[in-house]
Amino acid sequence: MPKVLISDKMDPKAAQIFRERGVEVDEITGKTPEELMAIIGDYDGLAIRSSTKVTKAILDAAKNLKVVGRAGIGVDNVDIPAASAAGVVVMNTPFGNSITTAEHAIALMFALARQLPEADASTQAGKWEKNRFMGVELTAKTLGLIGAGNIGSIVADRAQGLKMKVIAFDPFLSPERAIEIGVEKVELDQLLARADFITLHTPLTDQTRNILSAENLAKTKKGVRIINCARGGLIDEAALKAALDSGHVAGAALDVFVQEPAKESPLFGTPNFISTPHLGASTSEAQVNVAIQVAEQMADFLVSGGVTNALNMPSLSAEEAPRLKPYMALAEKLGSLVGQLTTGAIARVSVHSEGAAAELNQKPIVGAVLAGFLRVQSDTVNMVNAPFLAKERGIEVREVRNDREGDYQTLIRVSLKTEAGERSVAGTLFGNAQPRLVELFGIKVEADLAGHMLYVVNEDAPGFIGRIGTTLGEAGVNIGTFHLGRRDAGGEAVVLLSVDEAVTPELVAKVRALPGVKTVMPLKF
Ligand SMILES: NC(=O)C1=CN([C@@H]2O[C@H](COP(=O)(O)OP(=O)(O)OC[C@H]3O[C@@H](n4cnc5c(N)ncnc54)[C@H](O)[C@@H]3O)[C@@H](O)[C@H]2O)C=CC1
Ligand SMILES: O=C(O)C(=O)COP(=O)(O)O
Repeated sequence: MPKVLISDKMDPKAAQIFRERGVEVDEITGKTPEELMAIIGDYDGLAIRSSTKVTKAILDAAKNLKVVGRAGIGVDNVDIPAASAAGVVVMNTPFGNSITTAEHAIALMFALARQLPEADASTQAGKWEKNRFMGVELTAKTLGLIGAGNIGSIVADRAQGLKMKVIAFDPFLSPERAIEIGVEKVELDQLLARADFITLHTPLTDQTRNILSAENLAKTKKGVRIINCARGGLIDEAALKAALDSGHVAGAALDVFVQEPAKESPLFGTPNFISTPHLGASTSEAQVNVAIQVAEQMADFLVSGGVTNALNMPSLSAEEAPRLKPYMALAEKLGSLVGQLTTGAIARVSVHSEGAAAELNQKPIVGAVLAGFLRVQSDTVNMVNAPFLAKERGIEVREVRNDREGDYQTLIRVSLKTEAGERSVAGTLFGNAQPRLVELFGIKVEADLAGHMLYVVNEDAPGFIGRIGTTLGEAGVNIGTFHLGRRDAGGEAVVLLSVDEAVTPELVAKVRALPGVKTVMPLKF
């Protein structure tokens, strides 16, 4: 039974779903990285929010880990390249908390406009300072969105309801989408110059880090109010403090900080500064949503191989997964076969699907070919890290579909291009389930690729089958199956035979010494 660790506070629905779906679950929150490292080796899955930092060191210790599930959106607390290299799938729940976070941004916008926290504190201190707190209206003001994705577009919708004019800077926002969500797409400098309120809704990337730098803050309209419910690091906090002190920025509300938990900050205590402790996603509705989604996605993956919302692997629905399973087994065997039979640098791997295979999601099939092929070089390769490794090694990957049937109702062909040229192997499924090799470097064969095998290329001549049988028999090696194929009578022939145990190098040498033998290679599937 797969085992999952929930390491951040999560709605109890998550544990309930894991159990219902046949996944064992432990909830252990608040661990230090060292404590987490000591226990993570026992788990197949890790369910987190933003507190747990999934570093390379944690991943190195997580010997059984297959999936990290983020109950939320941002995955900047997960080292995704390290997870990919370790073959661990990383998933998030991209929509479950977006309404809630957008509402928090709107709440902070109102709080800034009317200085609600300071007015509340003053009133409860018995001061009744009615003349001290003069607010501003939101109606007819310009709201500048930096980032107009899921959350940004919900904020835009709510702000339009408040009769604000919404402008957005987002280089990836298409003009059609801008019209659809009713925002005016502008450049950053225009946004800075025009906005009365600015709200940030981008991930933290090299391009967005310090997007509100001292220089950009200086370009904002005097009296601007700024809200950040996205990620700490998007605003230069020292520059923001200076701009608040000088009065250029009339107010700022931060839910997120460069250092979290933010127990101290030069911004604390600054007039017109509001903060919340990363509460953007903290409503009971959003927490139930993300807990259910993350547990369902992780259980699907661990129990049936379905992949949803993964950041480092193509999606594969829980319905598709069983249908694709035999194809992936075939693809992996074909990849492994060409990998074992090819030496030298690989320039290109092409995967051609024909007939029924061409109607399926090709990404997992290509991933399985690459995994089979690269596993020959390293046994830590899997579907997740194979495409990254192939890229790292400069291997071009091609995917070709042909939905017309050829000789077979379904066929996968894997071709490998090296300096020596391009060679291919092809396989089909018998009874929609049994992987079978049907072509090997242009020669028709029919073989099951399983266990220990021996590949022999020889000149087609009488007596060869007897001689190879005797040689193996004398060495005490039992032959399970024997498959033959040849280009033409008297030409080149291949023998693929399965044996009950690994063929030793000495025996390989003996077979190679038989008359007419050109190539001998032991194989393992
Ligand atoms: N405070 C909290 O508790 C929460 C914070 N978040 C954070 O909110 C942020 C936004 O989330 P979503 O809207 O769901 O993400 P999203 O991926 O749907 O949208 C992000 C938008 O930022 C845009 N973008 C990317 N690079 C940009 C750049 N250089 N300049 C301007 N725009 C750029 C993208 O094109 C995209 O439209 C994420 O960082 C997420 O982690 C999300 C949920 C809760
Ligand atoms: O979903 C996100 O990106 C968030 O920032 C929410 O963080 P949390 O799960 O509340 O720690």
